Amino acid sequence: MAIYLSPSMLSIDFTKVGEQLAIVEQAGVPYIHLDVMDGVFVPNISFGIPVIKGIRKASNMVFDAHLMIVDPERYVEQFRDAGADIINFHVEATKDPAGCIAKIKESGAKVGITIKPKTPVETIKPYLKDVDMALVMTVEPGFGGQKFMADQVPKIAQLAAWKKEMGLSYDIEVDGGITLDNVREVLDAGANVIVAGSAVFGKEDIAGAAKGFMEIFKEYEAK
Ligand SMILES: O=C(CO)[C@@H](O)[C@H](O)COP(=O)(O)O
Repeated sequence: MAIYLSPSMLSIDFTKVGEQLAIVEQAGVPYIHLDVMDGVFVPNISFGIPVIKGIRKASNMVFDAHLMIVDPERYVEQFRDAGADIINFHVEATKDPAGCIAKIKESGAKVGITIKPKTPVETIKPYLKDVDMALVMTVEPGFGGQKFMADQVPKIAQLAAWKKEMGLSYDIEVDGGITLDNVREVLDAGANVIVAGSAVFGKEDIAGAAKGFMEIFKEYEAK
């Protein structure tokens, strides 16, 4: 199974966005994770549609948008038009997850459904047949650089088991506190899209850090 690195732009140096995006893209990183925060769903505000539209011109990476906003269905078309290839929404953020999935599909983007640490994984089971990705948060969403919550790993294993049982093919993405030291734990459980913010953009050698993850992925892909 192919495994993808999705560095989180939350940890990028915003005085050097174009430069640092080019560094990861040239290192062969396939995705960029775009953490959109509204100050309501999470206690932080990051960036939104105009920033994504701007960087779209500077990058051919897959834009993996993670909407940490309430009622995400309101903005699906704008994020798609800005250049999002994957739109992840939080199941906790909408009264109508099925409607939100339909809207994202209609926009032509891939659909991701996301759960916070306190949300049981069973909450998203009814929607798995309709999504391209399930995203497990391994920190409370809102900030980069937090400590990995190892107690969330069984959710990844459960999603991997359901995927097999139901004959589905959704990606399993993991986000929060991932480092070179703990990434094997989530890969062993069945994750195949790995978000890393401070462990990539927070490092002096950004390309080297990204390559460090991708070397580990190669081991798993060869298994
Ligand atoms: O969505 C979030 C935080 O809400 C994440 O994408 C983090 O920004 C990842 O950063 P690290 O934990 O890897 O530093």
